[in-house]
Order: sequence, then C-alpha cells, then structure tokens
Amino acid sequence: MSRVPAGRSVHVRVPASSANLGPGFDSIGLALGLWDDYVVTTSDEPGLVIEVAGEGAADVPTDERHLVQATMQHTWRSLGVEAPSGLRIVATNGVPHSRGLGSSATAIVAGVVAAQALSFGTTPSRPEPYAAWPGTGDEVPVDLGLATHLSSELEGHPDNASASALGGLTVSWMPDDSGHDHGERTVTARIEPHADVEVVVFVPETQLATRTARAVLPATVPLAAAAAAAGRAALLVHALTADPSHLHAATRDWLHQEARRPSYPDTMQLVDLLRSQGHAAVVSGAGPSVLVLTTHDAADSVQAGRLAPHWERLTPGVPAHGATVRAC
Ligand SMILES: Nc1ncnc2c1ncn2[C@@H]1O[C@H](COP(=O)(O)OP(=O)(O)O)[C@@H](O)[C@H]1O
Ligand SMILES: N[C@@H](CCOP(=O)(O)O)C(=O)O
Repeated sequence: MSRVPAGRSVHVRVPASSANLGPGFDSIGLALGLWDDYVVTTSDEPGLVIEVAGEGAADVPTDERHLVQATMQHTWRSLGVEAPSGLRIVATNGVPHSRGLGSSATAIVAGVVAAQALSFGTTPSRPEPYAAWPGTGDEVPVDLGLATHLSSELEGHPDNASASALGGLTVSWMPDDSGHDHGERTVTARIEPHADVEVVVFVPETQLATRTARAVLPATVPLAAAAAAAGRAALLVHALTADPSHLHAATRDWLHQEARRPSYPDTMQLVDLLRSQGHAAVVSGAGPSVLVLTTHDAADSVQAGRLAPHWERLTPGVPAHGATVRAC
C-alpha cells in the first residue's frame, strides 16, 4: 500500500449549509457563504498537531478525535492508502457550531477533500505516473462526487454535505436496489438558484446538537403529511429556480419542525412571526437558527425585531461553488 507523501500542504475552504429548507427533510440543501478554512500539511516527523481558531476553538478536541483529522484517516482507509507519519491541521472556523448551519458536514467535507488532495496520484485507482504536484495556489484535483458520498455516509444524511461539497442548491437521494438508480452511492443533483434569490439567517447564541434534535422525530408520518411534503418540496425547487413568488407556500413543512418545536420554542416563535408577515421562514437544518428565503429587493424587510434581540442577523449569500482545495 502506498503512503501519502510527506511535504505536501493544501488550503481547503468549505462553506456552511442549510438543510431541509422546510419540506426537503434530509434531501434538499443550500450552501451558505460562511466558510471554514484549513491548511493541512503532511510530514515525515511522526505526530499530530491541530490548531483551531474561530468558531468552536474552545470546545473541539485537538487530538485524534478532531472531526477533520478523524475524517481524513477514514478517507485514506477507504482510498486504500497509508496515512502520512506526521500531520498538521491549522483550522480557522467561520461556521458556528450546533446552530443548524451544517458545521459538522462542513468539517467532514473538509476532511474528505483534504485527504483526497494530499493522496493525489498515490491511490490504487490512480497509480500511474501522475501529473506533478500542483504549484502553490493551483487547484488540486479532487473527486467531489466521492467527497459528497463519503461525507454523507459519515454525516448520516446527505443534505448538508452535498451543499457544502458542491455549492448552490442540492437535491440528494439514496439509490434504490433497481439497478437503474445511479449505483449504490448518494446521488446529488446540483441546481443553480434563481439570480433574485437572497437568504437571511438569524443565529441564536443557544446550541442544539443535531443528534438530540433527530432523537425526537417520529419514526413514521401520516400519508397526508408525506403527500403534502412531497408536493411542497417539488414546488420549492420551482420557486428557488424559476419563480421566487412561490417561496412562502413552497417552504411549508409537515415532517420535522412541529415535532421539534419543544426543542427550540424561540426558533419556532420567530419562524411563526416571520411567516405571518409573509416571509418564507424555516428552521435551518435541525435548528436553532432560522433561515429566510427571500429576494434581494425584499431582504431588508426581513427583521426579527424585538423577538430576537440577541440573535445575529446574517446575509451570507449562496456561493456558486462548494469545497475548494489548493496547493500551498
Ligand atoms: N470545524 C470543526 N472542527 C471540529 N469539529 C467540528 C467542527 N465543526 C463541527 N464540529 C463538531 O460537530 C459538532 C456540531 O455538529 P452538529 O450537532 O451536527 O451541529 P451542526 O452541524 O448543525 O453545526 C460540534 O459540536 C463539533 O463536535
Ligand atoms: N436533515 C437534517 C439536517 C441537520 O442539519 P444540521 O445543520 O442541524 O446538522 C435534520 O433535520 O436532522
């Protein structure tokens, strides 16, 4: 088995994401222009060094358990290459943790693409003499389809990871066993949002772990709820790509938000208020942040007012690309 070469360094940038967007539970994702930055370097000198600045700096472990490093080791095992002796990760995190903005998927996507990039040219599937290691600042080729699949598998649902890997709007699904459904991996359709679409995000100080929020969901839902959600999810893609005037109707949810209401009462209060004012407000991911899908002209009118004085109001935009990786 070949080993990841020492002396390589990559700069990885990965955006946040908002999952569900109302009716698209576990399938629809939107990239958000908040970024985690990583510089990852391999060396001959054994050891692991992890430095973290920004979001989560006081909380995340800086040893083998660190999510990016653990994901890199997993990815190297999947690719059939041996990890380098030494690894240094310098993280500058811009994605708030446990707020429903997909921070764990952002970190996992970063780990997968960093591992792929650093093993460039050494994996069994690409063992032939390869192009030289790219020059400083040049893109290192990575397989974003594989990154989406591996990251979704690790994350447990594909909505966040797909948007972080690919940018824009994503719809992801798991193939069935018909053999006509694009193989065995998570598959994603990457869709370009309408140029008028704008996003406003309200981020509270409180945190809610996605695992906790998933634990309160029912195992089954009534057929009428499933049918209503399917219709609105289809409408949502139309509203986000062709006719934003349908955004309010297109963001109604019957699958997850009400079941989670006791976990994030303030979030639902804000969602209810904004919706009563005609804004297409939803819980971002598993909460507690609130996402409003709007248009550039209407964005200024989306205000939380007195209801959420300590929440941060952001207009991060929707990046057209997801994860990038450059040699450095
Ligand atoms: N950049 C990061 N580096 C290391 N760990 C991270 C990073 N981002 C997220 N995590 C881990 O993921 C957890 C948050 O994941 P999760 O509960 O799924 O919330 P969300 O993905 O909505 O932010 C954090 O508490 C932390 O353990
Ligand atoms: N579909 C998932 C999305 C979780 O997103 P996160 O940003 O809160 O991790 C869910 O609703 O559980």
